[in-house]
Amino acid sequence: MLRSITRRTQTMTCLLFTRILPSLPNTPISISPPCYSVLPPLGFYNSNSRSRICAFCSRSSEVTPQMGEKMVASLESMQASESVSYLTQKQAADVDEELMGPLGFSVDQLMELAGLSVATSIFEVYKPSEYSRVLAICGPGNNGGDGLVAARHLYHFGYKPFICYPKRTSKTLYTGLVTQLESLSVPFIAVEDLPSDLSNDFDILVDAMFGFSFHGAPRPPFDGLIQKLVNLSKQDQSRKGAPVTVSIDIPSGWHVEEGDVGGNGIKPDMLVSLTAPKLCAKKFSGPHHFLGGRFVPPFIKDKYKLCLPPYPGSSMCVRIGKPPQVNISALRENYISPEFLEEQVDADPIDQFLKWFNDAIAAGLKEPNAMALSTVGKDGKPSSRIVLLKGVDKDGFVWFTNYESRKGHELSENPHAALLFYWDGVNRQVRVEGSVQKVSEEESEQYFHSRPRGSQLGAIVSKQSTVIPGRHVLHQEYKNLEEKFSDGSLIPKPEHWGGYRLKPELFEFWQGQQSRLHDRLRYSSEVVDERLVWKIDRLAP
Ligand SMILES: NC(=O)C1=CN([C@@H]2O[C@H](COP(=O)(O)OP(=O)(O)OC[C@H]3O[C@@H](n4cnc5c(N)ncnc54)[C@H](OP(=O)(O)O)[C@@H]3O)[C@@H](O)[C@H]2O)[C@@H](O)CC1
Ligand SMILES: Cc1cc2nc3c(=O)[nH]c(=O)nc-3n(C[C@H](O)[C@H](O)[C@H](O)COP(=O)(O)O)c2cc1C
Ligand SMILES: Cc1ncc(COP(=O)(O)O)c(C=O)c1O
Ligand SMILES: [K+]
Repeated sequence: MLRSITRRTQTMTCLLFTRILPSLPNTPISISPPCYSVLPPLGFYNSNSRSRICAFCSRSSEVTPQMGEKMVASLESMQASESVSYLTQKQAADVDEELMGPLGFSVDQLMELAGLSVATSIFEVYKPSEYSRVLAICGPGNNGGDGLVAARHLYHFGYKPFICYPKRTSKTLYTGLVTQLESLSVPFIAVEDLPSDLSNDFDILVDAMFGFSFHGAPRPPFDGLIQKLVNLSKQDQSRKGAPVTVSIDIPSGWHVEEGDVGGNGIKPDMLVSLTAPKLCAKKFSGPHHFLGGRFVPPFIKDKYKLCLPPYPGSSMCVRIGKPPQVNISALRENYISPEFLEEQVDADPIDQFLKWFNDAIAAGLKEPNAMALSTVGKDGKPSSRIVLLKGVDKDGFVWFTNYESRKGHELSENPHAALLFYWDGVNRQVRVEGSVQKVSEEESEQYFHSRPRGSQLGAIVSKQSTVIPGRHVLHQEYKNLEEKFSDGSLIPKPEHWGGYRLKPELFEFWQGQQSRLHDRLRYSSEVVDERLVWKIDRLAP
């Protein structure tokens, strides 16, 4: 029986998964969802650990499948952030007063959110697997408080924080923050006990000395501490293992509006602006500018005419400023996966496929049924595109399309094709090759009418793969059809729209492993005694 894989809303099954899965260890599992018509809850389970080599600094870091989703949202935010507005020193102080006066916020609340934003921004770029040792240098005011809060969150994110907090205040908010850190056994280091060169003992230096109330020239001991950060930025930053500097709100020592006036100030790698960037942030030229403080009410936005980017999803921070420079040649993943052995695999490749498909579903991957379909027409030139798998069983792999499209023509000339699944986040790829036939009209009819009505109209409108003069023709035709079928009557399936089924002759299951020594198990079909049998071979990676 064809198992139909359709996009539907989440069911109780998802709730069940959400409860069970977080308690599972980080080993692969195989879950058989009772039905494929279940969308997995996003972001709850990563069956394999995986590391990514950072293209900025060549260090490796953990990657989760959820990052892809977040990245899309961040891209939208980045586009919107190009016209972000900046605050003067006075405006920053006024906003502060307004928030904590008529708008009813307490300083504790804002500091907690600010510190959390800083910690999440750091986590976005510098993963604790590579940047574990964090020194937060905290000043006497609220900027210092943000640093203390950030350090606590970083501790819970898996970092090892240290604090240098030379000018403490006796206010209960601050003594509380210190007690919280001490209860986590976070070490406090006196200025005189800090190494003269900070580069060997720490991976991240959080500059939480001064925020928007800074004025004049830094007084001791902060002048010396700032100098230590300046010295660091003069070192060879491309050196492997060199620490990075993250400034909270203002790079300490910089003029709040003019920036690094003498040019001898600190050069942070990351700036986390809070509430809205201050004018000096225009002079920030480091690779990572983030905005934090997701608490600005519309009243403040309107009053100060603030143009702020939207925060993606439930994130506490958003990247702003220019997109980071990426060294393409340094972009690479180091795959770490559990063993994939001949003894463990199913004798039937379809069963093995379903097992891996279920893993991809359980891992919360987006559209695990998206597959590259490669066809070759009579000219012998291959072409590939993504289509959605809509069913799989012993008879083969099914997708739906326009029979008059390029792929349709190529398949009519040469009924052989290859499918490719790539499941990022579980380090797996599956290749399937075989011969292709159209599915029955009945099967196509049935599937066509299961689609959202908009997509049914879309299939009529789109003469797929033909040249059109502009989007407007699609919209006009769509509008006409929408009107025609506004009474809810049956939308007839175009004759040239339907499904294909690939009957597999060859499979390859690939799983990424360290040092590029990946697993590759190939299933090839043979007929023995008039029975189809599958031979399994391991291929060199
Ligand atoms: N809504 C918001 O906006 C939010 C703001 N938040 C955070 O608050 C920050 C602003 O905090 P803030 O006002 O306490 O000032 P901040 O800059 O930390 O330091 C003032 C201290 O530094 C001292 N000092 C000044 N100059 C000096 C010098 N040259 N050399 C030596 N010392 C100097 C000054 O002493 P004074 O000179 O006044 O005697 C005072 O003790 C802001 O940037 C953000 O991080 C978030 O927590 C929440 C949301
Ligand atoms: C995620 C994704 C899923 C897609 N699914 C389908 C599909 O199921 N059927 C389809 O005809 N086109 C699908 N497309 C569009 C195809 O990639 C392609 O643009 C279209 O089929 C025309 O290809 P052709 O000119 O090579 O025939 C999908 C594209 C993406 C990115
Ligand atoms: C052109 C086209 N046809 C068909 C599909 C499959 O869509 P559905 O899941 O609605 O069948 C897609 C999906 O992206 C598509 O782009
Ligand atoms: K700072």
